[in-house]
Amino acid sequence: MGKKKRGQARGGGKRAPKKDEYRTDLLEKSDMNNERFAAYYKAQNILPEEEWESFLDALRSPLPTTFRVAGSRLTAQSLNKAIIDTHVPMLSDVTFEGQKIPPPVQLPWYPDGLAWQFNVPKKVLRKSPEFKKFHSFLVFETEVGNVSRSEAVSMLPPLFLDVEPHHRVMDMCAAPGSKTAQLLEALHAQDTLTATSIPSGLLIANDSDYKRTHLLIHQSARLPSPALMVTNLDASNYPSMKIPAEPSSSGSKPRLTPLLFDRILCDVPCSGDGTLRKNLGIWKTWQPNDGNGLHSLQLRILQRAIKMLKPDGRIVYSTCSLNPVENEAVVAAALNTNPDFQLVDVSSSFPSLKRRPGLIAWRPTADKAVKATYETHATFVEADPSAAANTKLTEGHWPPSNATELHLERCMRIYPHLQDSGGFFVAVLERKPGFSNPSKKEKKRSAEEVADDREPEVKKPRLRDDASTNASTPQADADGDAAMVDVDAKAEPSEVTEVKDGGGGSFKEMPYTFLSKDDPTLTSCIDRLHLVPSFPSDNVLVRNPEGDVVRSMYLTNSIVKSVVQNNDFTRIRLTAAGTKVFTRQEGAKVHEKLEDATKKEGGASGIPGVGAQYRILGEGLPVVLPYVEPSRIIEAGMQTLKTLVESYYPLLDSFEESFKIIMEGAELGCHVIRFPPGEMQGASLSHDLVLPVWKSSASMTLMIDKKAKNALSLRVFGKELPSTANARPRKKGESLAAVDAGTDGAPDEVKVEDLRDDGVTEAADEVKEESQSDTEEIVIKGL
Ligand SMILES: C[S@@+](CC[C@H](N)C(=O)[O-])C[C@H]1O[C@@H](n2cnc3c(N)ncnc32)[C@H](O)[C@@H]1O
Repeated sequence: MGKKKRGQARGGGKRAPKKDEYRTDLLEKSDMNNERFAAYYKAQNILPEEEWESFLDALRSPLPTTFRVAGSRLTAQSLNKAIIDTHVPMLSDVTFEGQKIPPPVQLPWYPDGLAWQFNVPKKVLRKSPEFKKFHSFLVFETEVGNVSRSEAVSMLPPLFLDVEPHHRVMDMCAAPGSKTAQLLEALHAQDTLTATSIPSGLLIANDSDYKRTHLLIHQSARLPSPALMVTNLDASNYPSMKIPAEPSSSGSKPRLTPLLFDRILCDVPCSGDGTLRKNLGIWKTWQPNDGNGLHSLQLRILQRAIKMLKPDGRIVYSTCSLNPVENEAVVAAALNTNPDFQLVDVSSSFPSLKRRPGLIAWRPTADKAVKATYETHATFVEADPSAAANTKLTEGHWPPSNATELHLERCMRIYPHLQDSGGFFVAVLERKPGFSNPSKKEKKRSAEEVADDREPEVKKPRLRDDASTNASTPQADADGDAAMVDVDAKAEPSEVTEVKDGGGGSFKEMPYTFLSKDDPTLTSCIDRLHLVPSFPSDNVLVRNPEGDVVRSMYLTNSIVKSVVQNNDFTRIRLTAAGTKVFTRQEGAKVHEKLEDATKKEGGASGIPGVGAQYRILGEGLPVVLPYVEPSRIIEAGMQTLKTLVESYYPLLDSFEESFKIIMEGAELGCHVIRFPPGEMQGASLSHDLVLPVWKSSASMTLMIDKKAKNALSLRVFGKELPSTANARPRKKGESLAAVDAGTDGAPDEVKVEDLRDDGVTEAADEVKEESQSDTEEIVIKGL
């Protein structure tokens, strides 16, 4: 591995060592030592002397696995119940090689008991049948987004942000997105088991690293949201966006006002020494300049957040570093330049979380070997003028003289030995009372200040700090959770035309064009899919300048639409908005038939796409479901579900008679099937499950991808799908029925080029307008 440049951030800087490069079992405990680290943190007096050894011991022990049951609250609770009722009892009596293995336990501080922890060697996960089964369950549920594996401490910042569905939320440094997912879940607190709500709030998830924004998009596809936007900008210089002010009573066109946020998360790039238990490479490389070099970028990001906050808003500043230069020093400097802000005392929130107060005093150094540390900037300059002249250390790296008045003790420090976790830092900032409820006049003034304050980004973010993000890899290496993110990073940047300008590059994203609600393709799609008139067809967009429905349609909520329409996104790099809900179903044979039928019905319009068939995407179904005409939702039983899950293209003849009769009479194309709770030969479905299918003339296809199918099979039927169940690869030009039936069968089967899994590829010309998220996963909302 090359040398790490000082000041380079975890999560955005050079690639962090992959776990296997520093495997715990290959690194002796005696190698987990770094004299500079010990000298520095002893000088900072972060812990009483008597705790030092247990702190180091914890840092040298493997980190427990933690996971969070994700998704909307109702879904989460039902899945959690399955863990409590089925998995924990199964794992409670496991002995491996003579040793009793403890079952998973709930993290006591996480709301509703939805976060879990277990500490089991890999060998046990591989060899104990009970743990192996539990591990498979976790893997599948993670793949479909019902479980999110992330470091325990990394789950904290969103909790302290306290997001509600109407909030406008900004996640300044969001990739790879574990906290974004939590924020989205909070915005979607009103989702039901089968349907996604459309919150009135908004979440902008931003990251300056382009590739990492695609990880973020991929991750958040697991909780599809019309309220999500993803931007790719330098957070320290985030542009001021505009939205229309409240409509005036005179009925005149509303003036534009800056978009301010109720909640802002600054989970900034940091040196990451709180992740030592997982990123063992840090033992070798750690030195104090890692943090010194990041201070100024971290401060600029926090300062920018302060400018974009609503008067009564809240900011959470967090790092996975223990270094006060990246933590208390940043917070103190921001408070001193914004005297209307204060640290919020959150010591009584989440009372079972063990934490220590923020530091009031610390002693920075520019000396790599940590031979000396200094109480004040002045003593540093005096003791070592040449070092002082040659470093970027500023007075702001040191504690300010008013550290006590700033109540820096209200910051939270989490140390690994307190509750067997990683190390972390969290601070919660709000305006002081009196500033949080300004008069109308003050509000207007502060809004104007914000408006004047920044010009929108034009170019690719170029950062002035060494800590900037020039990562060439989208590998998740950011913080605790990051390294555990197990996603395919092949997000398709297909809506982007890259124009290299030689000076850092600039990008042109495909425009976001909202369709008129009378757009003939949209209305024909809505008709064919049998959506009710209340479907928010005002908020449907496509990704091309002409507003042609070439392939996919996305749904946003009203505030996202307003932001998109009132800002210049040829200048502000927006990489995603809303969620994809409909896609054109390719398959010439079907199209010809349908277009013929449309013509016969007098529906031929000559408009591209009007005769075409659209389907509701698996990932979009929970969003669209509340608008599907209830009488069009077909009910089916467990046996039908089993047939659909076990085979890719079951022939209609293979279904139960009652279902077969209904489907034979149904039109070709997309249908929505509801499976009510039920039991069948040991299989059990405890909640409604609603899934999209595609009906061809002779067969049906469940329109969810292989991972979702596997998770579903494991959850409902208690078994993984054998790989043979997933259909053999189709030969070029071969019909799906032929693949499924093993014959050269029905010539009029739909081709599902756009199923996009198991080697089924996209037609090249379709890729151009392909998705913001490269996945078509359904978040299965039932059990
Ligand atoms: C600690 S990680 C964030 C982890 C993320 N919040 C999560 O929970 O998955 C820091 C992120 O900051 C990004 N970053 C670095 N410099 C930035 C900047 N100037 N503006 C915005 N993002 C930046 C990095 O690309 C990295 O993804």
